[in-house]
Amino acid sequence: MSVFTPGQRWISDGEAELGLGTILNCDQRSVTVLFAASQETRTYSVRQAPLTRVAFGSGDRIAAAEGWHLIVDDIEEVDGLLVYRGETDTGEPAELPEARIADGMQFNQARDRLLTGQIDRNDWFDLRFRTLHHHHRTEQNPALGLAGPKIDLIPHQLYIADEVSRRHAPRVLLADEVGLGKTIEAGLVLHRLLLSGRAERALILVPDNLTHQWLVELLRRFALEVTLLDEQQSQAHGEANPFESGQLILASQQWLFANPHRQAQATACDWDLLIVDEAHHLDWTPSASGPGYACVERLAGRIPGLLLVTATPEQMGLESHFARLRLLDPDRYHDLSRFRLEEAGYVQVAAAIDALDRLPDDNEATDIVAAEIDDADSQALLATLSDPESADTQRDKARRQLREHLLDRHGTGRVMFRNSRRHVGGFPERHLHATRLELPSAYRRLLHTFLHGDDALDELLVDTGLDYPDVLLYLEATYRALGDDPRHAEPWWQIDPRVTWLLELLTGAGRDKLLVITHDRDTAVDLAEALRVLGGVFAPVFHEGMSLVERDRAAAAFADEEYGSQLMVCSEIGSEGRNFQFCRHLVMFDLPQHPDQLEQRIGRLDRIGQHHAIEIHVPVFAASPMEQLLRWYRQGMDAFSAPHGVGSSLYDAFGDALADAFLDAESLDEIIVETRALFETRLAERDAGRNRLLELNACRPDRAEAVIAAIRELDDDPALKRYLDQALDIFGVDSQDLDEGLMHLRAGPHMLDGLPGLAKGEEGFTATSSRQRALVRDDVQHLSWEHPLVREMMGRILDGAMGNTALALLNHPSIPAGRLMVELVFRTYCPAPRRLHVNRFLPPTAIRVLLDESGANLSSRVSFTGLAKNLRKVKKAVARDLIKSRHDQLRELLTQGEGEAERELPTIIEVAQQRMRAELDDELTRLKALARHNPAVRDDEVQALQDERAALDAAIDGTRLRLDAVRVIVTVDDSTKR
Ligand SMILES: Nc1ncnc2c1ncn2[C@@H]1O[C@H](COP(=O)(O)OP(=O)(O)OP(=O)(O)O)[C@@H](O)[C@H]1O
Repeated sequence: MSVFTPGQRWISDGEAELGLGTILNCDQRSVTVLFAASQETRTYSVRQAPLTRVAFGSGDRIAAAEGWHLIVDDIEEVDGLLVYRGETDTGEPAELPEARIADGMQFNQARDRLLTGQIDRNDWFDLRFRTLHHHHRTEQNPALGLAGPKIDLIPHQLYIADEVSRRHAPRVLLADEVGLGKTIEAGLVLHRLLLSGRAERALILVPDNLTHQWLVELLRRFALEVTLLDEQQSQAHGEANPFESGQLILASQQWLFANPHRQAQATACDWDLLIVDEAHHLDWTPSASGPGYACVERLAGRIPGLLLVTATPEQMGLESHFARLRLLDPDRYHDLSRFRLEEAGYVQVAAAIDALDRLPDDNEATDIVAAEIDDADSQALLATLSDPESADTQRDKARRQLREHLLDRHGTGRVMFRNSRRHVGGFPERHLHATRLELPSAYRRLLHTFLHGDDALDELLVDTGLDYPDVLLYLEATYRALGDDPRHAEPWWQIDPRVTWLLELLTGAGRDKLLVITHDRDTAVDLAEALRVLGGVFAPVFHEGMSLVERDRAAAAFADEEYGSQLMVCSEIGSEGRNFQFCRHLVMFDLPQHPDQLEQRIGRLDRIGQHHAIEIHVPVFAASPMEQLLRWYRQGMDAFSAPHGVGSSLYDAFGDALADAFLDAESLDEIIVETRALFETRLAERDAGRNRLLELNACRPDRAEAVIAAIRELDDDPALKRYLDQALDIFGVDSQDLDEGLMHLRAGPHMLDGLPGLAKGEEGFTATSSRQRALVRDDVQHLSWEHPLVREMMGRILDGAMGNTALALLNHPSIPAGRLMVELVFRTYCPAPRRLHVNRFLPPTAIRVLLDESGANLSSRVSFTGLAKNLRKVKKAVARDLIKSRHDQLRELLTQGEGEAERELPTIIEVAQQRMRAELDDELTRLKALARHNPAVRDDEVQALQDERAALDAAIDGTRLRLDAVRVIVTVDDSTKR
């Protein structure tokens, strides 16, 4: 066990890039180290601290914090701290206590290991060099973080993920229509932020019934392991804050929203990103916020990144929608009436975008566009576009750019992304099969009671405990609630013809599966019982009253292709967000009252991955309120044909009147006519204004295609297979090639411990680098440069000392035996906080220097690969003796190599700085131009980008080189013993 004293300098074995650490304090159990260069503090267990004491020897040159250097002559230890004495570069005598050594100083591991005879295998050295090379390449790929997930490359999702994850602390509403992949988009954003170091901790809040689906989706598709937290788990942490138990915490909204103590704990943690699924449930009115809204508001006030996810943002009304936007940006969304006004202005912007296509021939179109722009750059583009003399290519480019300007500067796309089926395309048709059934006498009697006037109705509401108009619509629930009535002795399902109708439908469906949704959870339970008793059919039930495990078991029993049940009965809310696209028949046992809920129901089946037309079966009782509701949906808004996104405003306008009209068929006709009129108006508005802009913003095909092309480049990279073969072999992973490009990986007997997904004695996993093959099988992982196993292996090599020294023999006809060469690999080293993601511009970069013993630089004449294939390994003991005997010569060559490499550093820094400036300056110009027009750009975004640029500039400027690895090569003739 090491003895630590505050003030001593140590480096991390695993994270050398943190720079020199200073011991802050130490007790019997733990030691805390400050890595000032990277602004990180780490606490380790004293017993197993992965730290190495930095102790220099005579002749070493040390950088002092003030910028000067000391050549060490003598070392003294005072109270556990070292004091170095020697001379400065200018020959002045000087003293340097270790506390004053520069934080950015590197401890040259490779050099020290070599000179102390710690020699690694030759193939490890090879792998190290190749790892640096591939890491350098892949870190700069613009698709980093989007290429690994096991998903189909769907343009609108990748556009959103790319656009959102580029932003500083993104705060957006992901509001694609039901089933278009919002969970995937949120997962992609999270994955990229994590991989690039821009986020480390995320809290994901989802409805109770979706926790497992998220858990599985994040693991299977994104290889992200999240901690699912509930009350039981939290209690197991005793006094400790359970939200600190993982980097990625997934929790149920119902649990957290109802529990102030846990909320306080969650709020007390540092998070980078908060994701809230099905965010339309966060309700708010000017007079009161729901508990969910209040909780998310508190968290959102402290967490920099926020993704709100909902398919039906306006389901709880425009006010609630506005309030959710306010969670994203409270400065921007503080005035509802102004917000409404702005929305009206989008019509002109959309018209201007459409007018671009009519230029240059249409003068009126020029005026329409001119009225919307006032920047010099946009005006210049318009001039080019309107000029009949401009070349076609020039005009096309100007049109594209102007379109971007209009969308960016005047549109809605900074905070909200909404794709619809209409423009994504490729979705199945929907067929409605409405069946009219005879009203059973018991239900007819109930309806008669309602007609007896308000008093009878009030009485019924009290007796049943139901709300109005539920009491009219869900007659089986009303019947059940009046169970004390002797006329209701039979269970409702004995008298309700929908049950036998359903059994017949099932028989006619052959082997097809049916998803049945009912409004009421007790109805769902009863119905499953009825199917069993009356038809001998087993149907799992799925509702919000069941535990998570029970729900997942039910869904699995339904999903299983071979042995699964043919139908499942769900309650309304219980099934929200679930994936049932393997099924194409939807039975709406009754209808919900809100059009968004109707869309949510259909969305269970009409999702990405649905390959058939969707058959929607609705049984209604003749002349019942439910039949009127069906008419309103069909005739008022074509609710079953395709989502149109305006249902919510129709409900706001007519919901109350409709409820009143259930008992009055004539007024219903009027309501339907008025609904239809408003529907048409809203559709026209949608197409003209905000929704048109939302649509245009939600996917910019050029950018989506560029991202896809970058992903494909990584997908098709032949180097991955070669690299994997070598790395797996060295790490001791057994790999077996299977058919169709699949491979099975399993821990070999000597595998290095702790590789993800592999443990000795266990099965291992099957994987493929083919995206398509991985997608068709749940049990097959997608192998890519972003796969956790590949990243772990690369990380271990780059962060550790593995393979950073080697010695090999070279038999070359023209070089006499006994000559020495050194192959030095230097690596750029740029201490900077992870959140800056400096690697995008300057990933660790290798500089290779090959020197012969006279000091001649052979690097450009002899390539790494050319040399490597002629080298022979040598026994470790022989290697050690060779090193010992050439100690002084090696020291000199190492120092000379350093000089050679240093000469290349300024160019590397300059190129990186140019790349950084080009990209960030562009982004800054865009953001500033945007901010002038579009209040959706937050001030802190512009400031953050400016700060980021300055910090990156300084960090890149401070880039140093360190010797990463060294291979000594000794020439031999054939007779030399190995
Ligand atoms: N790119 C993709 N590749 C493969 N499968 C996908 C992709 N995008 C979506 N899916 C699948 O389509 C289904 C719908 O996606 P997802 O759950 O993300 O949609 P959603 O918009 O969140 O739905 P909802 O509105 O119901 O919450 C899921 O089963 C998902 O796994």
